[in-house]
Amino acid sequence: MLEVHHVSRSFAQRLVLDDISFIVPSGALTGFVGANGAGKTTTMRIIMGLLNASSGHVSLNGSELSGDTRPNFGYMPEERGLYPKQPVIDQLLYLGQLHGITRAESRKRAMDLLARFGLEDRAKSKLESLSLGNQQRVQVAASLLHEPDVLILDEPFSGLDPLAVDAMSSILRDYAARGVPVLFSSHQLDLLDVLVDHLVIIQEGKILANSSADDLRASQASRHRLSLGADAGWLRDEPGVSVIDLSGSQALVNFESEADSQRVLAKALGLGTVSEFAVHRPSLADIYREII
Ligand SMILES: Nc1ncnc2c1ncn2[C@@H]1O[C@H](COP(=O)(O)OP(=O)(O)OP(=O)(O)O)[C@@H](O)[C@H]1O
Repeated sequence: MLEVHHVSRSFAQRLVLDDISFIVPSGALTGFVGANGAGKTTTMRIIMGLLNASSGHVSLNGSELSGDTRPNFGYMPEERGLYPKQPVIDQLLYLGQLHGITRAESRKRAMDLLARFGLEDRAKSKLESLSLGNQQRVQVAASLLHEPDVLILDEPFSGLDPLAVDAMSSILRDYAARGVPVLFSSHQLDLLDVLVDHLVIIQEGKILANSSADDLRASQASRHRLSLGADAGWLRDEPGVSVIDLSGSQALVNFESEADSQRVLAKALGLGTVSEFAVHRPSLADIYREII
C-alpha cells in the first residue's frame, strides 16, 4: 500500500497542499479527482520524488520513501515526455534500455503493449504522425514497459476515444489485479463508477474523501426516489424526511429510518398514485458533486 502522510506544500508562500493524507491500496484502482488547480499533479510529483514536500512524507508498504529514488515506480506525467520526431518503437526500446531491460525483451514488451492498444502497425511511425489519442496510448505504454510495482498516472484517459478508454481500463485493472497500487487522476467522472475501487477527492489542497467506493456508496444508501401522481411538495413538511431534490411530482429524499420510509409510502398511496418508490444508489459522480 502506498500512503501519503500529512503532506503540505507551498509555492511562494501560497499553500497548495494543506496537510493531506490518503492511501492507495495494493490491488485496487484508486481514482484521484478534484477541480483544476486542486493539487493533483503536485501530489503526484511529490509521490514520485520529483518535487519535495514542505512537510510530511510518502511511504510504500510501511517504509518511508526518501529523496528522489523510487523502487520501480511507473509514472505518466501531465506533460507528456516522449520525442515527437522519433519512431514509436525506438523510444520504447530506449526507455527499456534505461530500465536495464534487454533489447529483445523490451521489443517483446513494447510490441505486446502496442498490440493491446491496437497500435502494432504504427510501431515504426514517428510519434508526431499519430493522432493525439494514439500518442497518449504510446505514453501509457511507455510508463508500463518496465512492469512497475506502483503506477501513478496523471490524466491517462484524457483525449481517448471510447475504445481506447476500454483498452486503458482493462490494462489498469490487470495491473491492480497483480497487487499493484494504481493511482490515476481524471476529470471524467463517468469513469469512476465503472473503474475505481477507492476514491480520493481533493479540493483546494485538502482531502475531502479517502474511502473505498463501496463505503462511499453505502454512506448514501438511505436515499429514495419517488414519483407520485401529483405534486410532491408535501414531503418537505414530513418529519424524518430530508428532501434533496424536488421537481413537481418527482422527489429525491433521505429517510431517517425505515419506519419513516414506510409511513411516507403509506401516506403517498393514500393521497393518490405512486408510480415509483425505489432506493436510489447514487453514482460516484453524484457523490463527488455533493461532496464538492
Ligand atoms: N511550480 C509551481 N509554481 C507555482 N505554483 C504552482 C506550481 N505548480 C503548481 N502550482 C500551483 O499549485 C496549485 C495546484 O496545481 P496542480 O497542477 O497540482 O493542480 P491539479 O489538480 O493537477 O490541476 P489540473 O486538474 O488543472 O491539472 C495550482 O494553483 C497551481 O497554480
